[in-house]
Amino acid sequence: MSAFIQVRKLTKSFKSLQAVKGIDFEVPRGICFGLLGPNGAGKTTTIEMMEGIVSIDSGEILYDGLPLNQGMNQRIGIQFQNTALQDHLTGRECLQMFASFYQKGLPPHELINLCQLGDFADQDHRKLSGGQKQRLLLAIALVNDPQILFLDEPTTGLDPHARRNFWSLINRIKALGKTIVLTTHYMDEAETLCDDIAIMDKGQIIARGAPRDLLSEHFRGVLIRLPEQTLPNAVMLECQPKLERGHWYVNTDKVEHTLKLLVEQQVNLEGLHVKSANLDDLFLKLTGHGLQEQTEVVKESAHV
Ligand SMILES: Nc1ncnc2c1ncn2[C@@H]1O[C@H](COP(=O)(O)OP(=O)(O)OP(=O)(O)O)[C@@H](O)[C@H]1O
Repeated sequence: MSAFIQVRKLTKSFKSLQAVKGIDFEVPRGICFGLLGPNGAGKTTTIEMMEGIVSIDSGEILYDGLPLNQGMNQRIGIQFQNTALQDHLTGRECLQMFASFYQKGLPPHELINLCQLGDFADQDHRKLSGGQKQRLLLAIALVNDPQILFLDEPTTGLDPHARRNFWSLINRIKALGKTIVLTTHYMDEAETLCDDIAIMDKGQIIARGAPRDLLSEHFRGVLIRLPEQTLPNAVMLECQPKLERGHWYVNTDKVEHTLKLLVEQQVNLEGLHVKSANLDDLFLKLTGHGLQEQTEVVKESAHV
């Protein structure tokens, strides 16, 4: 597959803060590409540079080998984290209004069907639930029938049912052959939707590849998690456990053998948990801190 979007040595600073520190990646045509990372990692700044909304300090972004231009702008659709819609308009009227900004696109009734807005398209948009509003914003992002769809944290704040519903819509849109660039700090979302991901932390890309490949590159077998305790030397030597956030983690592809050793060495197994590694575990392994953990810290400090 040819690279549709190429990002080269991209940087952006806000005064003394370097938000994006010279990142490189490519997005093949027709895939769902995920930019992942905790709050403040630089995802939105990166995606907004790709959209042409935020200026680039240095580096370049190419679409089909060319810089973003007016023609390409018509081929891009954007779902922002927040979009202010005009009061009193129904969903259908919002779609008609946004469609009038473009020379061509999808008719509102098709978008209503595609994004499953039928039951509430004629209601005032202010009365919509969180999940319904996100579906309307998705439909608005699709009014010009774009080749590339940018989704910036589209499911933040939605309940699990609404998130799953939204994921199935994204898969429908992907099946239409569109290239999707998505930012999220939900690792399960990335594992479900993305063919390819870049994990960002502090303005840099710390891992890049298909989610399954990244997991098999960094983990073998399963992860055994145990509450923090003093472990016998035999366990320390053979299992090489890692202590993170009050738990020991043992990565093993010989689970029966490892469990037998823990029993023989009289390790306290209360609270033991065996699971497959996921992208949260990968982030923890690469950075030493959890994704949600950092998100919570930022949220808490924002409330102080
Ligand atoms: N317009 C701006 N002016 C000053 N600082 C900014 C601006 N936009 C972003 N930043 C800072 O740049 C850093 C990266 O922010 P960015 O929004 O790109 O991160 P993010 O990964 O998208 O986070 P979130 O998940 O919270 O949206 C943060 O420290 C943020 O405070």
